[in-house]
Amino acid sequence: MGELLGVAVLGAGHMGADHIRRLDQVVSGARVAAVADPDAARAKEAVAGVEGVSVHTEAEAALDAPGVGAVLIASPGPAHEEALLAAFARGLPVLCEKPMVPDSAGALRVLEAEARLGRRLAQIGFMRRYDAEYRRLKALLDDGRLGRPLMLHCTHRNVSSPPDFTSAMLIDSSVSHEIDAARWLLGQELTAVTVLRPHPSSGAPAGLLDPQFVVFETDGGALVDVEVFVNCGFGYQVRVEAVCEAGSARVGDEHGVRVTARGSAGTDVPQDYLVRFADAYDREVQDWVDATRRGRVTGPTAWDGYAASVVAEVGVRALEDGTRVPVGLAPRPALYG
Ligand SMILES: NC(=O)c1ccc[n+]([C@@H]2O[C@H](COP(=O)([O-])OP(=O)(O)OC[C@H]3O[C@@H](n4cnc5c(N)ncnc54)[C@H](O)[C@@H]3O)[C@@H](O)[C@H]2O)c1
Ligand SMILES: O[C@H]1[C@H](O)[C@@H](O)[C@H](O)[C@@H](O)[C@H]1O
Repeated sequence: MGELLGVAVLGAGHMGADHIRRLDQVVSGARVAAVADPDAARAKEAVAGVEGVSVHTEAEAALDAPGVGAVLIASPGPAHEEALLAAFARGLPVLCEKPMVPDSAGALRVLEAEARLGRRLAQIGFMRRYDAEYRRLKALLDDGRLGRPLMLHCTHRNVSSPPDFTSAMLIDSSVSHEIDAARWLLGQELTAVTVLRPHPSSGAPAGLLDPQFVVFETDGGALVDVEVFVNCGFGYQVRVEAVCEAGSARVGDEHGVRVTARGSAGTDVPQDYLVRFADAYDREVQDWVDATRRGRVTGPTAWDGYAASVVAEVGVRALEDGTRVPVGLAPRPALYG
């Protein structure tokens, strides 16, 4: 099918470099046409060995580079709004890493800008929707075999957090995945957030409120709880159990081969998201490339990105105030009906 899709990758850090490798070596139908990162050395390192790619320090220069037909945004969250609006202004389809825009006012501006265009250009990088286990769980919940979902119990553990990680980021960076996964799995909006916290772990950096226990209410009467613990020290563990009226289903317990030897049994525990969700990222980017080449936009929408930003912002307020805080969403534009 036709010419390769030329992708401009904005941000060449952990995710950007991994997506560049994926576009270059794993995914079919696309090539990396341009990369932008204010850290030029990092950008050059990320594209070492990739043919025909131009390197820029300004995002807009990469968008305007020859051969660019789509954009993958992997810069830090606060840079996403400007990048999304610049892509919309050029009519370029975008895959934007989560969070779409960290603050809800900025997320609303992006939502309204796309709604004004009257057609979707953005897919938001909530990759759990592309994880094989999550997809099986979603199919089970949708076919009704387990009955009405009552609760989701979620666990989200990271081995350690990056040096600049704040207590708010446990919610707006980490729990943003559970916010999206819960909305998607249940097909419901989240309506209120309460955050409880035990004594911080002595393994967490001083001052970081880690772990936290977050409870969401939904407009369908379900409850969602999330244990988020980003300096657990022992592994990258992401689990969810759905408890329904006629049964329960749980994913994420084990990932990999189970070995029994010398009187014990077990599996390796992944140490980070790039390992645990490798297949999900591959499927996400391949689906995005395939859809884009057909002139279509699929996957999580700007509405999903907006809703996640609002709920996360409310969650941060609930953490700070120690109270239950209700969620208020703007009316959903018809484009996302
Ligand atoms: N889906 C996931 O599981 C997942 C995992 C990790 C990170 N992320 C998301 O990916 C994004 C990047 O995270 P990361 O861990 O790669 O961060 P990082 O800090 O490793 O890399 C970010 C890079 O962007 C560059 N940058 C800064 N401003 C820029 C701009 N205006 N234009 C272009 N580049 C710019 C920085 O110099 C840096 O090289 C974030 O939105 C993050 O939340 C998603
Ligand atoms: O940005 C990262 C990323 O989204 C990971 O998937 C998540 O596990 C981390 O907690 C978060 O900080």
